[in-house]
Amino acid sequence: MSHSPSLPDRPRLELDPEMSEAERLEAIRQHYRRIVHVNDELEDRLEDAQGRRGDLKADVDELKRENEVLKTSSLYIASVEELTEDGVVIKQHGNNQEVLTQAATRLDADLRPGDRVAINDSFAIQQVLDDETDSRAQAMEVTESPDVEYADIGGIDEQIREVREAVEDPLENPEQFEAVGVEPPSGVLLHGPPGTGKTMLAKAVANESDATFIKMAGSELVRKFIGEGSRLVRDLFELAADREPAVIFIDEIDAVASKRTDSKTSGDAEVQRTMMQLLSEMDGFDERGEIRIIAATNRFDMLDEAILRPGRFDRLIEVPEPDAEGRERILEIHTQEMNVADGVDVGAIAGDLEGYSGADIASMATEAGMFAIREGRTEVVQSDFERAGEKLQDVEGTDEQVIHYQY
Ligand SMILES: Nc1ncnc2c1ncn2[C@@H]1O[C@H](COP(=O)(O)OP(=O)(O)OP(=O)(O)O)[C@@H](O)[C@H]1O
Repeated sequence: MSHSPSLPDRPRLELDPEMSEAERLEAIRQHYRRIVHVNDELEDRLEDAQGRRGDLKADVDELKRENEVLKTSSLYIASVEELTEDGVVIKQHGNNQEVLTQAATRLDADLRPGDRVAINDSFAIQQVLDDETDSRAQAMEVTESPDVEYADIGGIDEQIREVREAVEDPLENPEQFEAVGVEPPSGVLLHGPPGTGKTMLAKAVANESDATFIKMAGSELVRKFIGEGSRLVRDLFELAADREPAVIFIDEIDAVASKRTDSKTSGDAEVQRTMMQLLSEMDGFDERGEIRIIAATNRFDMLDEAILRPGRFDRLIEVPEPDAEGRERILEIHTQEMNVADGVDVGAIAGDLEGYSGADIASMATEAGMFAIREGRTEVVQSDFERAGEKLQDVEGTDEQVIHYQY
């Protein structure tokens, strides 16, 4: 091992055979003192070196931090609009200014329209932003196994049967569809008034077919920056492919798929782009494996026909307001866990609730419980339900939005 020249020499013990016992002892003592001295000196140096190492490390850390700041502080965010032969068209966030620019060569192959990118002062693309670094993931609700079962849904047995056939069967028995030689429906569209159980139905079918439930609200798709809607759609399908078997549920699909009389405004063009992306994802759906897609709307009349073509949302299922029998079943479901007094006539209560949705009935059951609590009772009686029904009717009568209880 070679030592740095500045290090002290290793002391040597030299004993002469001619030496007397006392001389040898003295020589050894001296040697020992020299060793101790060299040792002390080396320890001092080690301490110095460690001190310097600490200082240098602090310098390095400082430089790293500065480097990070330099790398990131001057970058702006933009979205990739288009890849052309002449370069990349980007649109800056904030001022929406469009610029034709270039990307660092290493990024060339990775860029896709809709990507969020970081650009420098001269608009050159420096970085493609990570999925995790933005709000996209937050726009989706992902549940491994939603806690809704078919038995929790009342009054729409026929709709449950149809959804099972279109979603659950192809997920569970793809071979059967292959053997018979038919394609399962591409997408299922649930339409009907608010609060009738469309979301529940989508959750239940995901749960009962052991599929991941991925929900995206249509309104989320249109609220984002330019280019983000179509990117979100792509992410949605990518996520589903990672998590298959999966059920994609797009609520309020009308937000991205409405007929438009005038699509010249830029907002509309953006919504249109998002819808086109959705359609193209659905068109390439056959190869996607175990993913089913369900959408829901309260505004069926508003939908653009393009999304209803074969191969897209080609299984339409109407989820209507419940009839008397349905309302009775829904009321039974929502009072199952409640301490309801003997003799309460659920059928008669449900009979009076003409025009109530499942969500209204759920709210009413909770409200009836609140009446009992207010009066210090532990049992819910017939009149509690009647008063709750009247109260809800009053609220609806004022044309105000019905307040649904969250529980
Ligand atoms: N058919 C039903 N059976 C039992 N409960 C129901 C039914 N329909 C609605 N509910 C109750 O109302 C709540 C809201 O229902 P859900 O979200 O499924 O309605 P939706 O049709 O998706 O409404 P929206 O169109 O407003 O999104 C449910 O959590 C449930 O408590």
